[in-house]
Amino acid sequence: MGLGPDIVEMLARARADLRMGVPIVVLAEVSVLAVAVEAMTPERLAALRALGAPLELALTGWRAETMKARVYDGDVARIAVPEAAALGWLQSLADPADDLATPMKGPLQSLRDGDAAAHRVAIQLCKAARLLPAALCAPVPEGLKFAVSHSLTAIPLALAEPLMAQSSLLHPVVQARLPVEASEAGRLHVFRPEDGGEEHYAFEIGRPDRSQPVLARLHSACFTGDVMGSLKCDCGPQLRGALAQMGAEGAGVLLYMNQEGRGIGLANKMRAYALQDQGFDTVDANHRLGFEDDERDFRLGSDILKSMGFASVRLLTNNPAKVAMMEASGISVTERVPLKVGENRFNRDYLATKAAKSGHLL
Ligand SMILES: Nc1nc2c(ncn2[C@@H]2O[C@H](COP(=O)(O)OP(=O)(O)OP(=O)(O)O)[C@@H](O)[C@H]2O)c(=O)[nH]1
Ligand SMILES: [Zn+2]
Repeated sequence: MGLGPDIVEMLARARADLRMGVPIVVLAEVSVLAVAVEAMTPERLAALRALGAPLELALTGWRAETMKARVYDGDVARIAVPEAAALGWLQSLADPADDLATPMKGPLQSLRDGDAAAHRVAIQLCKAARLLPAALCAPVPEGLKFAVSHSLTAIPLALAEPLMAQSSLLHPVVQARLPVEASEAGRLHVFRPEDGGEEHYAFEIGRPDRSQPVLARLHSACFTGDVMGSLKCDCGPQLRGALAQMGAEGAGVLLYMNQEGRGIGLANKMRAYALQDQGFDTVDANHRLGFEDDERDFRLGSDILKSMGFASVRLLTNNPAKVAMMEASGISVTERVPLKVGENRFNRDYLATKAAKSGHLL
């Protein structure tokens, strides 16, 4: 590796840029300048306009369908941005907060010609930056020259595309003894991804025999449930229930994955909660925001288990997708151990929706 950043490091920079509202350039046959709508300022919009190129708003298929716009590029739509459009118009297309109050944002003209691959990468990077998946884009001739002259991060499309579908490699950083209420024989292991993303944790209880299936839980971060004691989900009781069972058996491993809000981040999860207060269920709220119903990468969990020396698990979950993904990524699931705790009048509909729409077992 040379002194400069490689493509994985460039992608980490691009995510940071997007969060700051700084444009990036995706280098392709027609290179595309992209800026996250959520982080864009009026000054940046004015600077983009001054380029004189036609502006396009890249949205996911889910969000575009919600807005009744045509989707010509599979999972991505490119909406023509009228010359007089203000930042508020772009924001209202990106963010569904006021959809019900102002349902008519169109007519929206979806673009059909040309390639949407660069726009797709821009949207994926917005998601990875935990922003709303919406990018304002403009074609730029001589993309690399343009990027260099404006000190912008330039991402070659052909190098970025294959990485978007891969999980990052994780490396163990440190582990230390951590006695907890559920067990005095706890150890916390910290894992750091190579791509500059979130760290994930493994909490090991006792000294589980690596040659036997270990009692395991693949838990996704839920600040509201795990920390605040939210009654809107079952995460807190599941977390404590799993630890208690491992403590009682004297062995187990709880993977704590920092994939808040099924991988959309806390800010977007709160947007989803605001939509749920308007009457949408947990799945429809994700779609209306432009996300898949579940954006998590469960492979990271099996990678951690493998690196700790585990090959098979008794998995504490009600989610068959977790079982399937473990198996597909090389960890054998000898038993699914149900984890049904914490139902209350606030989360009853949420749990019923997960059973009806996401395949969770009741
Ligand atoms: N987007 C979104 N995420 C939510 C909502 N409610 C809870 N979550 C997140 O959903 C995830 C739940 O994670 P888990 O409990 O590990 O997974 P699960 O798919 O429910 O499966 P099991 O609990 O193993 O049965 C956490 O990341 C929560 O932050 C919601 O309404 N919208
Ligand atoms: Zn939760």
